[in-house]
Parts: sequence; C-alpha cells; structure tokens
Amino acid sequence: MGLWEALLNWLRSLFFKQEMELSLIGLQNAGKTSLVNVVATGGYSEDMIPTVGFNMKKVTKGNVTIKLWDLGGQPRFRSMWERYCRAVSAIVYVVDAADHDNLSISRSELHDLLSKPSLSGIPLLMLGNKIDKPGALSKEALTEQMGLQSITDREVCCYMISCKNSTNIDSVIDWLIKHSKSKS
Ligand SMILES: Nc1nc2c(ncn2[C@@H]2O[C@H](COP(=O)(O)OP(=O)(O)OP(=O)(O)O)[C@@H](O)[C@H]2O)c(=O)[nH]1
Ligand SMILES: [Mg+2]
Repeated sequence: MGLWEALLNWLRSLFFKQEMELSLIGLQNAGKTSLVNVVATGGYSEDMIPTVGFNMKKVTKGNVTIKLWDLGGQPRFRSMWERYCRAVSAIVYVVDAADHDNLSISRSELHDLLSKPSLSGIPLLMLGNKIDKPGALSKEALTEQMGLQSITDREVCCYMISCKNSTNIDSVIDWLIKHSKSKS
C-alpha cells in the first residue's frame, strides 16, 4: 500500500467510524452468548454458563464498533428485555431451531416484546441457531412457526446459523454492518 493510499484509509477511518448498539434476545440455551463469542473471537464452547442478568461487549468489525447487550433468557430475566431494546439499532432474536418443544414459548415471548410501543419500528434479525443438529427446522418452517409473516411494522430478516460450525456468521456480520449506517 502506498503512503498516499494509507493516508486516505486513515482519514476514511476517522470520518466514517460508525457505532451501533444491538440487543441479543431469546430463550435460555438458544445460543446468544455463544453468538457473541463467535462474532467477537471465533471461539465456541459446549461448556457455557447461563447468563445472569446481562453482559455488554464491544466488538469492532472494520469501521464499525458494535455494542452488544447479551441478555439472560431465563424466565426471571425476560421482564428486562424491553428496557435493553429501547435504544438499539436492531433486535437480534436467537432461537434454538432444533428445540421444537420451546418454539411456541419463544414465539409468544417475541410477539410480546415487539408489541411494546417503545420498540416500534426497530428492525428484527431472527436467527435460527444450531442448524448443525439433526432435526433443526428449515428457514421456511422457522419463519412460519415464529409467525414472522405477521410482523409488518418493521424490517424483518431471518438467517439460519450454527455457532458451533460458524455457519452463516459472515452473513450476520454483513447484515449488522449494513444496519449501522443509519446510526453513524
Ligand atoms: N449444537 C450446537 N450447540 C450450540 C450452538 N450454539 C450454542 N450451543 C450450545 O447451547 C448451549 C447454550 O448456549 P448459550 O450461548 O449459553 O445460550 P444463551 O442463549 O446465552 O443462554 P442464556 O444465557 O441462559 O440465556 C451451550 O451448551 C452451547 O454450547 C450451535 O450452533 N450448535
Ligand atoms: Mg447467555
């Protein structure tokens, strides 16, 4: 890289630095903290401790600094989800796509959350995680079971991912970077 080009890149990084804030929501065991780890460091572990309350992590991707609120998914923490979603650029809702028993709870928690007036219009990124597991739902089935078609008051996008195998994590990061633009 020439000196001139390096200088231009440096100037660009000064002026186009972007920040965004996201909340990771979903039932316990969905894989929210695993996603944070995969996005931040690429690391994955089977041995995870359930999140108590919340954790905040800042991750930098290119010029974008992403502030991630990783919330606990156990029932006792769900009442604070709304508070942590108010100021965010996008809500990332993680579902264990292989856990058929908990899908209807996950669906009703999602629709409950999105019905809050304070969160109207905030884009939703739905992630069907654990597609490495046998019996994981397809994207079409997850879209249907989570009732995504009925959400018409905001942008909705859905990806099927595996934190374990790093499947589609690039698409997730690209989506996030695109959505940081509006908050620059
Ligand atoms: N097979 C498989 N297991 C996964 C995947 N992602 C996460 N897990 C496992 O799922 C379990 C729960 O993951 P966590 O990331 O702690 O889930 P969480 O959503 O943060 O849970 P809470 O903090 O309690 O809300 C861990 O044992 C992970 O190893 C995946 O893509 N595939
Ligand atoms: Mg967690």
